[in-house]
Amino acid sequence: MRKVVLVTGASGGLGLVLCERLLSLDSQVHLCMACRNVRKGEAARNGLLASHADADIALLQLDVSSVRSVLKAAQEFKMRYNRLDYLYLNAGIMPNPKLNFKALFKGIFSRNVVRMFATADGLLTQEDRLTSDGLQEVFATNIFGHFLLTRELEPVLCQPGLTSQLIWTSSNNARRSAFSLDDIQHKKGSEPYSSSKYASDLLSVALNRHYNNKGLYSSVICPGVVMTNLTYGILPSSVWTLLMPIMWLIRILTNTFTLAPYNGAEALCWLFQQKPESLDPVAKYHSLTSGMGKNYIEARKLDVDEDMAEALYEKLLQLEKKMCKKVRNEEEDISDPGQYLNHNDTFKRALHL
Ligand SMILES: NC(=O)C1=CN([C@@H]2O[C@H](COP(=O)(O)OP(=O)(O)OC[C@H]3O[C@@H](n4cnc5c(N)ncnc54)[C@H](OP(=O)(O)O)[C@@H]3O)[C@@H](O)[C@H]2O)C=CC1
Ligand SMILES: CC(C)CCC[C@@H](C)[C@H]1CC[C@H]2C3=C(CC[C@]12C)[C@@]1(C)CCC(=O)C[C@@H]1CC3
Repeated sequence: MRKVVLVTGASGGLGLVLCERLLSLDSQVHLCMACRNVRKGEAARNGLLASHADADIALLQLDVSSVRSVLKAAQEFKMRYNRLDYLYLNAGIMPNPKLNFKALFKGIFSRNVVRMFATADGLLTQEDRLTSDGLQEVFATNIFGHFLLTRELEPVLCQPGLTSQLIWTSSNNARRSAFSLDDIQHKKGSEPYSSSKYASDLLSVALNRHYNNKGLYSSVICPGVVMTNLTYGILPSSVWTLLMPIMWLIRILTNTFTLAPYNGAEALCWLFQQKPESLDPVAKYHSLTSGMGKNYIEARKLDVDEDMAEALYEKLLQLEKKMCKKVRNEEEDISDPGQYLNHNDTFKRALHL
């Protein structure tokens, strides 16, 4: 049976390279590229068709940070396909990153240097903002939109007698201390990215608990440090040009500097080839590249506890209920112009017109 694969954030970076690698692994796959920018998506699709002329590649317009867009895209997907075998939850943002140079220089001369280069602990802060739905944008994009998408696609993901996989692109930058159950959107802190990536680790564990019995299995991966638009946004491009030789040298020190998106996508591709039942529900699968440029995978235990995962899951369910109700109410208001006439009548009566 030909596999159906949906990839979010497929227009560039890791998502696009993943699509390319999936087509090389399985030319029969039905690939659906979910992109927020249709023009960028079309260009990406055309690029893939240039090297895979017979491939079945579809586009789906999706802005994961928008509740309305997620609901619409999920609806459209369910009309086009009756099954989904792999859902790659890959789109992600790290807006307005600020690098703490003092901590970087201190870290370089400390015993923690390798860990610092792998995780960026204490090195990065971001400036978040609100989406039009009133959610924190990093949380809405990296977590909530993907959670909602998964829930809306449940009928095609959970088909009797079949298994399917959810694959989250998490990060080494996921940090427990950056996340709080009392502030799941990270409204109060300055590390929304770390918080959202830790939340994806927690959520994957909870989803396994709730969905394994329906044939749906969730995993998280870390691509390592990869040079994409997300990382290029951290420093000016001229600085990156100067730093690149040092980045290649650091690869000798730490296997997490995968650098090329092709290498970073290794764990994403590896999971595509695994039996979901054989995967560890509490492991993070890391893409690693040796100093000699060899790619490999390592599974490391997640730093999560089940109760916290469950508590986050419950909070997300509540938020889902609230946001879907809000959006559906807004839609009813728009599709029922009569009520504005009624409001107008009431207004006229009040003025005795
Ligand atoms: N690069 C790295 O070193 C690491 C990356 N990651 C994670 O990998 C994932 C992919 O990032 P990467 O390829 O590096 O970064 P890029 O910025 O290159 O790609 C991000 C992708 O996500 C899409 N995207 C962003 N916001 C939205 C949205 N609201 N709705 C739909 N799509 C959206 C972008 O679309 P558009 O083209 O329209 O901007 C783009 O296709 C992210 O989750 C990131 O956190 C994890 C660890 C390390
Ligand atoms: C060459 C060096 C002297 C200076 C480079 C330092 C930093 C720019 C990088 C050190 C650790 C990196 C890192 C990331 C980005 C680049 C660094 C901060 C990520 C935050 C990118 C996105 C992630 O999800 C995790 C990465 C962790 C490590």
